[in-house]
Amino acid sequence: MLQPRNILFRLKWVGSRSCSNYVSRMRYLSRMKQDDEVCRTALQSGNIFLYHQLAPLLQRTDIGTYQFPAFPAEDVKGILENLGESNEMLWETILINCTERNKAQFSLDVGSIEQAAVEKLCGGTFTDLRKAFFLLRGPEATLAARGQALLRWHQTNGFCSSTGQPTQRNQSGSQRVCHSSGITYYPKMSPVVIALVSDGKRCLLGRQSTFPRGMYSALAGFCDMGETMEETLCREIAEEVGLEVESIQYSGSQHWPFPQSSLMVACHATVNADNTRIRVDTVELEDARWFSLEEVQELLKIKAPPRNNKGEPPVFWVPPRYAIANRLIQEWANQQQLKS
Ligand SMILES: NC(=O)C1=CN([C@@H]2O[C@H](COP(=O)(O)OP(=O)(O)OC[C@H]3O[C@@H](n4cnc5c(N)ncnc54)[C@H](OP(=O)(O)O)[C@@H]3O)[C@@H](O)[C@H]2O)C=CC1
Ligand SMILES: [Mg+2]
Repeated sequence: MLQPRNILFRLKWVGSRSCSNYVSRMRYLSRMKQDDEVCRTALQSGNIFLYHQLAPLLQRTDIGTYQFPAFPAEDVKGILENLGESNEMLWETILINCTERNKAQFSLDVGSIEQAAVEKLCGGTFTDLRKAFFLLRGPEATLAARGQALLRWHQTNGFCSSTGQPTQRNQSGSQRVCHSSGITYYPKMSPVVIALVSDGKRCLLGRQSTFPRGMYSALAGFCDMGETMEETLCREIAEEVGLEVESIQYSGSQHWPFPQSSLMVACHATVNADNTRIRVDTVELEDARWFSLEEVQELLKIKAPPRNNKGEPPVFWVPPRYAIANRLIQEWANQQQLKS
């Protein structure tokens, strides 16, 4: 297999660092992770995002938009008391971030309490995260995903895989320890590479049989143990569509909470224009095809999943804006337009 000739890393976005207290904020977060007492103190005046069986609580605003509300810890205490629950539940919160004013932010799953009762008291609705991604603006969606991912990790890592004994979390929830074996477990995510393949004029999109009807996306795959990101990309493209990648350009990355936590590393990849015959691995993909700039521009106009009635030919569409696949496709279209 050809090795990529041109691996260009273009760092376009390195997090929101507009605020001058970025360093102090990061150090405060780090202290809260390391020191249970610091975290407990922060919790008293912190803000809490609520979840019910991993579904975040959303509120509809007066103008019909949606928000992911943070409740002061004191208010959550009041809500728990009102519902006859113990305040002890507050210690189950997981640290997820802190605001620019150094207010700690936590997530809490109240899944053991009746859902409707909490919704009534909080004036909101627990909403499936996929749907929430459509309803929230970017930063709120990211926070909702991070909170859910951490809660899920704690809910599924209660026991040591070596001894079978229960693991104990620290106050922030940044780790769990098995005191019997001494093993420390950290929240885990799987690295995934997602690539938009181009032959210089067209881009390649594929679909798995499990995708919603008509949806095509960039190709993605999990990294195998010991692989570099570039090796994963070349292997996945070879496996799924039988093409050899010649060059790779880094675009960006995204935490992806579905179905478990992944770190999506997004790249543009180029194949030789003289060797573009697609041979789809039908175990992995239902279909893959080349799309012209004009076709891609039409796909990008569709902002929400279209009505795709069975029996009628499907309307093609691409993942929505919150997915990094959309950004890759948008970037490719912009670049092609500049070229033409
Ligand atoms: N944010 C975005 O824009 C997009 C995100 N994605 C995400 O990318 C991820 C990877 O894409 P996909 O094409 O499915 O990946 P792959 O092409 O690697 O195929 C998935 C298969 O890989 C195997 N596998 C290997 N390692 C893992 C692991 N750590 N976790 C789960 N399965 C693993 C499983 O096979 P087996 O079950 O046989 O063991 C699984 O069914 C998916 O989670 C998908 O949701 C995809 C497209 C767009
Ligand atoms: Mg794949």
